[in-house]
Amino acid sequence: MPGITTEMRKVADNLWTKSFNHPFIKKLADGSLPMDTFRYYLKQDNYYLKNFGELHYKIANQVDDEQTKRFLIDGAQGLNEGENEIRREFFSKLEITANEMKDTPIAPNAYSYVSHMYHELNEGTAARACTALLPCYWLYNEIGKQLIANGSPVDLYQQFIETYDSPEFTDSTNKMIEIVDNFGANADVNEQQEMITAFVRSSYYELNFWEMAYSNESWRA
Ligand SMILES: Cc1ncc(CN)c(N)n1
Repeated sequence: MPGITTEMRKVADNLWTKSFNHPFIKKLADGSLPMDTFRYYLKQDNYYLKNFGELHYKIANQVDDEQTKRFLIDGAQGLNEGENEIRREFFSKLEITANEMKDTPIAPNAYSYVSHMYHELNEGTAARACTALLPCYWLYNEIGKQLIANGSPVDLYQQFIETYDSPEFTDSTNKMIEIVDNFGANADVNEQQEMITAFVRSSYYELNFWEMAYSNESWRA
């Protein structure tokens, strides 16, 4: 019997298709994405990834299953050695300094996405919080797999694509899908619905993360 993630993926399909076709992704692939737009994305994503890593530890503290706990802790450490390491390289190449970071306000969508993930943990459950993290793995893995066929003519963008198509990232994605399926199998109908909602909301914020960078979103009206 298919797990709850099959249903989640189906319910969020429209949002995912819009992510696949977002101009940020299309232009990343053909190399025409302005580097300033990518820079903006990286700075906001730094805030996102920092909280995403911390959430792994916080959720790990709330789960009993030893394997899930281990995956979440290893995932946070792997994030630091993998994705974050590549980001440090990007920061250095694009001369994004600590001062520039300090002076960069967190944009509305990045703020809302992170707040949503904390909400799912603090006001919800470990199952809902894990589900809120899942699109971060799964959507990027699907994008990486789609884009790797043709790659990007811009080195930095190509490196970005390769990160999310890597065997390590694919393994982590599959493991996270398994974890959420296990949570779903042990949840009652109400909790299952809350999990699906958490997944759809994260998928919405993922789509709007591209838009946020593409439109240079700010708090100004
Ligand atoms: C917003 C966001 N979502 C997902 C990922 C992939 N870990 C990311 N770096 N940033």
